Amino acid sequence: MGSETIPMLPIIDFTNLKSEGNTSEWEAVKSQVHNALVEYGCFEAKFDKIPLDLCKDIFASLEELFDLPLKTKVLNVSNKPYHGYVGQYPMVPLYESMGIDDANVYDKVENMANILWHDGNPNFSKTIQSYSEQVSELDQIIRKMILESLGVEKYLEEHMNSSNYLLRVMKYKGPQTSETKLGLNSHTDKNIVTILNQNQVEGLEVLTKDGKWISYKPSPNSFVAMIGDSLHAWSNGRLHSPFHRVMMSGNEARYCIGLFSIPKEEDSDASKLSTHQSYATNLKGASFFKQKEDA
Ligand SMILES: O=C(O)CCC(=O)C(=O)O
Ligand SMILES: [Fe+2]
Repeated sequence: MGSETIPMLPIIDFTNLKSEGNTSEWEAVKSQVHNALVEYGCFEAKFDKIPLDLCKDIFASLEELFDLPLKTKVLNVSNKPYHGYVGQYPMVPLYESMGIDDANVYDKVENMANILWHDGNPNFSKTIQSYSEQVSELDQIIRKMILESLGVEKYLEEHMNSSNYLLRVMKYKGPQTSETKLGLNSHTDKNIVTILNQNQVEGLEVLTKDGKWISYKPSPNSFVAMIGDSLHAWSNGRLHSPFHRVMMSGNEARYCIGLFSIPKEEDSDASKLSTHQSYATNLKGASFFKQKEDA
């Protein structure tokens, strides 16, 4: 009788990366990134550049935001589907989320805070903006490594200048049962790269190419970096864009924060649909986008 190995996401350590380009450390990490993205489309990044206080503050800010009354949260509207408030869907009753466009720019976050709180909320705005700015550094390191490993680094500047950041914050209520309940449908992301960070409550699962669900175990200084369909297409399919979902059990709420790099073309239909079209369709229940069998 053989013991079955539990599949895990590759873990890549960015904590010792002091300089960019041409060092043996950079090259070693770059090759791990490339291999992980070809095989899994996703990896766990160890990244310790976010100060501990900011890590605590960000989850306190998320709680403060989701504790607002529903009639206030729905004021966060956007002309792009799923960039505003999303929630109260019968298919995923545990889930709600809020989008903040250009969250690395203070004024943009402040505009949103002014809508949700009478006198604004400078603490909230500062926390969201500085978190987004610091995590965008990890996104930029990863995207530089990707372009270098595909041999197209000459397009790096153009590539970076043609993307924006959307921050989405998410809350999944605990289902108050030991039975596992769906938190978020299986989907692929539509954007370029997604960087997720979460509290201690597990739930994220990523599908491997051979059809096994990997459960992600969160730990301090850990982020999940994931390829979206835009980069999958841009790399001519070399980089995998994995299906993933959230499964919840127990009493505790799961808070998660995702920084999504998205293509810039502001007015094109593609950009309007770019980020969350797949589970948008799922949430509406109209059709199940490339649904995977639940394992
Ligand atoms: O909550 C998570 O960990 C995943 C969220 C997600 O997949 C998304 O927002 O696209
Ligand atoms: Fe996703």
